[in-house]
Amino acid sequence: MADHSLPVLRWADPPDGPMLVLLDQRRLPTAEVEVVCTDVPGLVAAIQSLAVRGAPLLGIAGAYGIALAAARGYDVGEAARSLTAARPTAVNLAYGVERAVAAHRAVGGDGPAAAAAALAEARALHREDAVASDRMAELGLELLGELLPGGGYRLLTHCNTGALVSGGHGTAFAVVRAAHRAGELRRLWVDETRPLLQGARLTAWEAAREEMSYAVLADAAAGSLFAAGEVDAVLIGADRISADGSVANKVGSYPLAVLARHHGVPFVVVAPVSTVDAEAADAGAIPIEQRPGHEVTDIGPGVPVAPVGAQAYNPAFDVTPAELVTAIVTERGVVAPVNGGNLTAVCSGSPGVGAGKGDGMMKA
Ligand SMILES: CSC[C@H]1O[C@H](OP(=O)(O)O)[C@H](O)[C@@H]1O
Repeated sequence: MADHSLPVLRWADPPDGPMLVLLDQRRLPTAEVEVVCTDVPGLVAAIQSLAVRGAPLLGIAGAYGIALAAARGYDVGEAARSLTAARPTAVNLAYGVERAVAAHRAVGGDGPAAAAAALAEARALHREDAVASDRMAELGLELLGELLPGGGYRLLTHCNTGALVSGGHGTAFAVVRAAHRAGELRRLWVDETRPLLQGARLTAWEAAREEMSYAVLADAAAGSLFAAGEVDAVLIGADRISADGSVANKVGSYPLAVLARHHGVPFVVVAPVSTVDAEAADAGAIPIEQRPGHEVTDIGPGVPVAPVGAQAYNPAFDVTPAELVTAIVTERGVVAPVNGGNLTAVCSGSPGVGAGKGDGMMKA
């Protein structure tokens, strides 16, 4: 079971100046090629085009973007503004940018020491995300054991939440991977995830590399799988979670939550605490990215599937209300907001959190 042949994201510092090198996720699964970013506009373009994507990795890329700006003498404040604005929904992006800016500002000035501090913070965030991914995999696998005591899981995922979105093995897919490596994954159902097909292109690619038993399905086919009793649990990632436990994730997640509730199937969200936005009280406070209509009307450059000039509705994300979420798995614990779980307490690492299921905590 091979890991990726190319790193998802790496910092390079050749004689002609530092750069951020990204595995171009737009080209997968047919080609493994890299995109080199030597300035912030180039990184912003890579983020906006989803050459680099996925909430936790956007945070890591944003932090390295500040390090790149500082190392190349660009205005760090301007870099922070343009990086944060590149994609509005994944709160991790702003989180990563702010971490690197704070490290840079703590040193003061715009010299090499401040640039080095920003780079060190980006590297720390990169490492932390790998650790968080492993912990979420552990907690998520334990949770599946409690929710599905018979083992042999048939899991459904949406979009892509593996190593391509992380400093480690990902979020929800890291739990799937742990189940697979524990011999407990009977089947992985992979929603293709229209319109950009992160499931069919990326999750299937990662599942194949892990030698999982998997099948890709049209998003619209998920309902018949639930009806046939073929889904034991849904596992998804998140791009922003509000304080009340509402979950913004790739468009198509909310219908899965409704199907899961109707069919009595656990709907589990896996996300690091950097995805929780304590300042967003509820779903209404989560900005939803609206993307270009051609992503819906064309299946590729110059390949329309709708009449030329057709209008399109293309929100990149939707929001699942907390009452439809069975549990949120973070690296600091598993929370059930629907049972009164205190999400912000878990994120702040408040003492006593996890004392028991009575406070909505399922495990810590
Ligand atoms: C767990 S982060 C992955 C998360 O990000 C994806 O969005 P995008 O591909 O547009 O970056 C999707 O919402 C995934 O759940």
